[in-house]
Amino acid sequence: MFWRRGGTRVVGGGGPAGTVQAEPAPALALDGVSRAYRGGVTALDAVSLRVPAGRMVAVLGRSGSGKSTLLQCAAGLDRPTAGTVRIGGTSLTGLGEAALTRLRRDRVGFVFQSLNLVPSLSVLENAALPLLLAGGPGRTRRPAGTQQEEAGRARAALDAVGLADRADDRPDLLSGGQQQRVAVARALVTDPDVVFADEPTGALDPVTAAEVLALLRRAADAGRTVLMVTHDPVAAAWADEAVFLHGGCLAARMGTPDAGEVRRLLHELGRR
Ligand SMILES: Nc1ncnc2c1ncn2[C@@H]1O[C@H](COP(=O)(O)OP(=O)(O)OP(=O)(O)O)[C@@H](O)[C@H]1O
Repeated sequence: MFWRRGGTRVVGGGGPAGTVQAEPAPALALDGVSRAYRGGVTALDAVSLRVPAGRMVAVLGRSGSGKSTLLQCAAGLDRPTAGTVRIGGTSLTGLGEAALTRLRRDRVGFVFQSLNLVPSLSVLENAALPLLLAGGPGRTRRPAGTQQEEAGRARAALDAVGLADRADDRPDLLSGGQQQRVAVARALVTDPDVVFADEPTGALDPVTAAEVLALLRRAADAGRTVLMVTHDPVAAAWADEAVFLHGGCLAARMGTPDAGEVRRLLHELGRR
């Protein structure tokens, strides 16, 4: 069910002789992104980061280093005060609120630390929520075929996280880890380009956390881009790359992160 969007952009002259194969546009690109607040706090300071499709990147740093601000700006939930963010080649800078909402809904998935499933809806309805919201307010009478298709996609997403048999349950009957797996299914149901995860395992025990991380890893292996904020060096080791923030700046990058190395670098940054 997973597939890659985008591809190779062709630039240059018309015929084969003048055609130049460019690098594929990164699924997520931040260029000189800053976020300053009134009162003089610079939460993010000229951060540039390019993440190709199919890559999982962990964002680490001490408390207050700007991790959540980075994720919020990258996901179009907050507007940078300088710099540009592009998702799948689309710049978020010039987009109005409606277009930004559409882009978030169609091309981005979210997993947060707090599970925020809707308790009055079934597990299946929770997984289908982004599809139900896609029609906007007033979309109360959808054709039966559409409803069936949406339910089918939500079931497939639940199946992918191993919870198809819990589709009709209310979320509060599920364990914390199972609820987080529903949140992952919900994030993937629209087949997004980029999945943003903010401390997705922060409330989970190590075994359950590993189950959720394996799902995010699988999503990346299937071509999605995953940007995950975490405090946990073990969680970071599931990523292809770890990036470290310090005082709002990109302080270090580590390919194929190892939990011990990540811990050591975090310790070193903490002493600066
Ligand atoms: N709305 C705001 N107004 C003013 N300052 C803010 C605001 N939001 C965040 N900050 C400041 O920006 C800096 C970065 O905050 P941010 O939440 O991004 O850090 P973080 O690395 O995610 O921290 P944590 O690990 O504790 O969640 C902090 O100094 C914080 O106090």
